[in-house]
Amino acid sequence: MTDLGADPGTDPEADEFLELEVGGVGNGGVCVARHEGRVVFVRHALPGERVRARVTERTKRFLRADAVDVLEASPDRVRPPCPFAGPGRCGGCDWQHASLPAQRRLKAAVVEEQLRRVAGIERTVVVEELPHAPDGLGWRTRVQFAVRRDGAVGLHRHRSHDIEPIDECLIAHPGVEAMGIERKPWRGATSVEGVVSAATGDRVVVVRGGARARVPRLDVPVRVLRGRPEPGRPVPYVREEVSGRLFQVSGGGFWQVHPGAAQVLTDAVLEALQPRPGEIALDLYSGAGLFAAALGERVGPDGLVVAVESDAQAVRDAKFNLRDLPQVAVERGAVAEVIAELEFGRADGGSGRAQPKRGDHRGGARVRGADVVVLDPPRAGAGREVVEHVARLAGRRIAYVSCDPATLARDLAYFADRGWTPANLRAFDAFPMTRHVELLAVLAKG
Ligand SMILES: C[S@@+](CC[C@H](N)C(=O)[O-])C[C@H]1O[C@@H](n2cnc3c(N)ncnc32)[C@H](O)[C@@H]1O
Repeated sequence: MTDLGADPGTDPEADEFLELEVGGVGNGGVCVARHEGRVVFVRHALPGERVRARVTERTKRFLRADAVDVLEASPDRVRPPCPFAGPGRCGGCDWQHASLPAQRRLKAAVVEEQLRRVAGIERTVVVEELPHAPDGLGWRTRVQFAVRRDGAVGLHRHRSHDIEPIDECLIAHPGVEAMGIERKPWRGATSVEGVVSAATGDRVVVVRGGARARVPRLDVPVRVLRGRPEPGRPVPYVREEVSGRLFQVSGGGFWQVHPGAAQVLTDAVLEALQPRPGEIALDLYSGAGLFAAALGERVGPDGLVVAVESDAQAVRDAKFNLRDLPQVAVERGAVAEVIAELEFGRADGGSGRAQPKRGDHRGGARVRGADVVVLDPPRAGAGREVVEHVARLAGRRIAYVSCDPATLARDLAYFADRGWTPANLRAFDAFPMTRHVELLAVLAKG
């Protein structure tokens, strides 16, 4: 029997314990078991195990439970490398108790199940390992720590506002750990995010909370951003590098957190879309311009890339990052609104550089649509309205990058309604030790 460690929430007198035969894995990093006809979502267990579990939530339809003792262990079980992982402890990692190959199999099973159940798509999914973190540790280049009232730093417990104080995060990149954030007092702050570029070593710390939050002296020189970037004021940034191109990413702005992810995804998107010189491409949810840059280089000066992004600071970063690519236009706004207004035409009848036209439906510009589209929405996915616009505008290929199997599956069903089906689906282990996975669906007509 394996005791899974002290659980600060456990009261042996008051708590309810169940013995469970653990079934398959479900969305959200939990395994599924049954007890007296009801579904039990079990954390800290693995498929095929028999466990003793503490009930953490009881509703009319289901129970939630944390495995506290393993009575029969899966061969995939390993000792969690992090001392803060375990029932009732830090909620940052879901699967430290599974070997890395087993974690990838579990993620693949979740993606397959979502595709089958939500979109009716039968696929065998293989989750590919990314370079730079062979043991699944030391990869996270952005870590947002929570701060307790007394200034101590930690990470939230699973489904809780409670904070588990930690003095080291094993999945954090060594460049984040070198700042020593967890070992300093942060009175007055609500969260502190350490950001490092694995490529250039640039570092920023983003302090959120009260204006009077004290910023302690860190162990290495770090630029500090308090709160959100303000227009007109310089914002500390890190420089990232992909395919030999530098990208400025301000403060807490979006960038892939795994040091291998941005390059692997860019290569995968280019391979999927095969953009050709002179073509028109759309990059929706474009962030700091990662995919727009690669597409802009491929379509060349006679092509056109329209990048759409809603965050003002990300748009400023993208415009700076893409300043040498006049064939890329960055549009600020919500994707649903901007693409509803966009018309693609050639301002000079096709002989020179293409220009996007926006908001002028009566102007007579020829509507050609886009040859290729990449979309990379946040976890909530693109949704039906955006999918319908994209399905109408796209010509040859669509690349859908997603970090959520459930919303990807939902949107793939919408695309299928419009005649676009997955020609290929790739999955990447961009978040080892956690339940999260990065996905790329390549869609073709028919
Ligand atoms: C997952 S990130 C992708 C960024 C970029 N493709 C990359 O890989 O670095 C999603 C981006 O979508 C932006 N975003 C979120 N909702 C949006 C919306 N409704 N319209 C436009 N952009 C949005 C976010 O600000 C964020 O930059």
